[in-house]
Amino acid sequence: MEATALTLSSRPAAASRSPAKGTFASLHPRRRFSAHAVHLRAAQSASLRAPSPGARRRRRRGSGLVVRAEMFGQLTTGLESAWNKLRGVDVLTKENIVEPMRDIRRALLEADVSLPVVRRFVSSISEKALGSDLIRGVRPEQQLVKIVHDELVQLMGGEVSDLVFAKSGPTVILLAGLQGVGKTTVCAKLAFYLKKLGKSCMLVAADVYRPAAIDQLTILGEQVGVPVYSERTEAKPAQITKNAVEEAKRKNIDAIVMDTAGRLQIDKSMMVELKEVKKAVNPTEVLLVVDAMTGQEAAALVTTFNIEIGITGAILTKLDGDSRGGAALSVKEVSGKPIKFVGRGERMEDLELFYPDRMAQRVLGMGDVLSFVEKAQEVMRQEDAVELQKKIMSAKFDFNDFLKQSQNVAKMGSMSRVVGMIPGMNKVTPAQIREAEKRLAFVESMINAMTAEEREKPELLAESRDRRIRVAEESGKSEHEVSQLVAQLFQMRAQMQKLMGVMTGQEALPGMGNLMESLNADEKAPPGTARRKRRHSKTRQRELDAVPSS
Ligand SMILES: Nc1nc2c(ncn2[C@@H]2O[C@H](COP(=O)(O)OP(=O)(O)OP(=O)(O)O)[C@@H](O)[C@H]2O)c(=O)[nH]1
Repeated sequence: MEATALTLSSRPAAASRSPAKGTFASLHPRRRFSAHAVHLRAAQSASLRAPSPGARRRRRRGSGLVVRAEMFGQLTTGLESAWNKLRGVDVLTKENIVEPMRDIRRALLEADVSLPVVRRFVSSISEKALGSDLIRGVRPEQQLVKIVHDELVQLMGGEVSDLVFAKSGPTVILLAGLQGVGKTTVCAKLAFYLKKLGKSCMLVAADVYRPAAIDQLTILGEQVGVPVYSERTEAKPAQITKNAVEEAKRKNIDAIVMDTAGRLQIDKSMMVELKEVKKAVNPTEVLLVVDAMTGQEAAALVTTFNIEIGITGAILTKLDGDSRGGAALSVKEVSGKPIKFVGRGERMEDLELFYPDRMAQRVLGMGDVLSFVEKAQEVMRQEDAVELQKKIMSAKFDFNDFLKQSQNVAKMGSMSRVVGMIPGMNKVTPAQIREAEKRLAFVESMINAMTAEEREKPELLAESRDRRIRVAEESGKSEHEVSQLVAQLFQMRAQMQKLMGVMTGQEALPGMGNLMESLNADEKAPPGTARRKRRHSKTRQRELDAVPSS
């Protein structure tokens, strides 16, 4: 069974195009990273921005259809060059991670993540990469993908940050944000989301400066089947929202979503107004709606609003557009406030909870590699491997180890999707894995019927027919089947000792194939292997004969 290096090719097609030299530079000219000073201007201009040249090109290529830009495509491609630099290396060292770290740094900066965030991120992953233990069967570049993934998840807040509901009375959700970021649309989307949760909901039109915004909310309310509370432009927002809460209480409504006025940029009167509304209704959630296309500037806006009025989180809209990812990656780290929802389109159902882990997977575009590394970590913990090695060396591989190893094989096997990616298992078919799983259930029942002493000293079973008969009766199997299992264990001991040389080397998951073979030893041989099977059975019969009976 040869160990084959895993190819990192599971990312989506759009991201798999090799980047043309200079693509980054032409699409995204060098950015200035002057956080707060420019954020308002950028937020304003970006939300009104025409499609980028890249987006226009992609649309043209779509032969009339609008081909959506792969979200974070540039970032994914940028990071990919980091993994590629590690192809062929055996272990992560201070020297060989310099180049990949430079690529990661550049990819994040190009994605419009702020410089201090990038610095902290890169320093943390470098530290982890050098301090990480080698996981048997996992290539260094795969290990780095996993480290970057975990760090991205942390960067984006770790856990999903769900909506908080009021313990008594209606839950009040106050939305704030600059003009055109998608606030009114989010109001209706949230109402739609809340309705799906089984909550009754009411929308409140508190933008008293733009009658058109009130009309828009009324139409959207009708669309999602939710009442809209409005006093048109006749009262102050604090009064309207207060009256709306009273109305909701009277009508026993579970949740209220309030649309407030946006401005082209932050101004004092907007902040004062929001503070007044906040004081009047004591909201459960104050969420700032920001446009993902504004990148790191969105993070700066969240910080400013939080300092000024105190918010509970952010909603990131337009992630379906040409977003480069900077906003999603920076908001939590820069502002300390979580992203609670993301908007991915104009339809009512295009609002989702923000899951940092799913987002990190999208950024990396390597779901399969990540699950593989996780599984390998889980299954092949180094301590276990060392422990097993010791047992094999002292010929003490017993039924407990046998069971553990068989379970590991089945565990790895149950991920049939990644089976082809597991070095050393690339020639094992899903059908064989299913067989191995069946076989596991079969041997498990026999091992469970053994005493603790018998499991640790298989010789006891080899020497005593009475014991084998007892195990057979207790497990509902035949005596012959128990004898076969005992013979198989001794056969595996011998095989594993032979494999010791490989085990100590860098080869991936050594012996996995042999384990699979052993587990499948009694299953039907694939077509064309009759002779091998006959030879194999003869050998096995000789081994069985060697098992002493009493
Ligand atoms: N593609 C996309 N478009 C969105 C998304 N959210 C909102 N929009 C669009 O963005 C535009 C502006 O949305 P509005 O809800 O009117 O924005 P607003 O913040 O309420 O704007 P004002 O009422 O002017 O303050 C509309 O055309 C929406 O359909 C999103 O997640 N993806």
